[in-house]
Amino acid sequence: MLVMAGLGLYDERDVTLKTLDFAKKVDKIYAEFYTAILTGTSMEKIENTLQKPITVLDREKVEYETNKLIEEAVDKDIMFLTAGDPMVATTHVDIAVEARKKGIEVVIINAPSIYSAIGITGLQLYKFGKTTSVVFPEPNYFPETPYDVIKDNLKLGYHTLCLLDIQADKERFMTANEGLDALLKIEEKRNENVISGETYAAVVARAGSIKPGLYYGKIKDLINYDFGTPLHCVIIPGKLHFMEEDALKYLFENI
Ligand SMILES: C[S@@+](CC[C@H](N)C(=O)[O-])C[C@H]1O[C@@H](n2cnc3c(N)ncnc32)[C@H](O)[C@@H]1O
Repeated sequence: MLVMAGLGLYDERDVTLKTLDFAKKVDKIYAEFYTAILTGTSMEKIENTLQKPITVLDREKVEYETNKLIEEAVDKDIMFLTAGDPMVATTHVDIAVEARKKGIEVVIINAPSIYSAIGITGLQLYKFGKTTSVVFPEPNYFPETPYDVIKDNLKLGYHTLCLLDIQADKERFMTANEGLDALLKIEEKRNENVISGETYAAVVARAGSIKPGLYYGKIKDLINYDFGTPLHCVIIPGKLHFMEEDALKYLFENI
């Protein structure tokens, strides 16, 4: 059996009772923390909560040695953990599909995800368009996709959730400041007036914690603001309903 479970967003208290239940029964627990991490806890605390040691796998192991994990699940009960929800913005669906193709029982345990956590902003989830990912600009690699996604969403009045790059091997987590800076750099290059320093944006920091950071303001004011420790994500709002305007005014720190 293969149990794919999420650890939630912030600390070990996000772990569901279902995950605890299965953790007790399985033979081995693996986890990956390259798609997201829980910044409010430690491996030790997670292992103490699950009462089992956890083997952490890097991206190469998960992506290129998926078969090993699946083979192990043929005659053992294996748990595979991720931060957030195991099937949201992780590309792990292939693991579930390959395991099912081999006739292995697959149990998926959902968990708090950044996709649902952004509900705390008061922005209506059904008014979000396509999500995008902003990556660390490299000299030879600086994708402009986030710009096009924001542009298309804005045309339809939709909000855009911008997830920010994680380079787990370097313990590098893109801050909202770096994400906003990357978006402005693309605007400079494209010059299509999609966003500017005058554009309003919302920043969500440490979602899932009891006191997450919620900040709203013009990009030119947000860009140098200290949002505290990661993880962060950015939302470029589309057309706002008056209830959403109120939420941005009263639930957020207005910068
Ligand atoms: C690829 S997504 C992984 C989603 C995860 N599987 C889930 O369901 O939440 C990772 C990105 O989501 C955002 N994110 C994840 N957890 C967050 C948190 N607790 N607070 C703010 N942003 C978060 C960050 O931008 C991060 O780089």
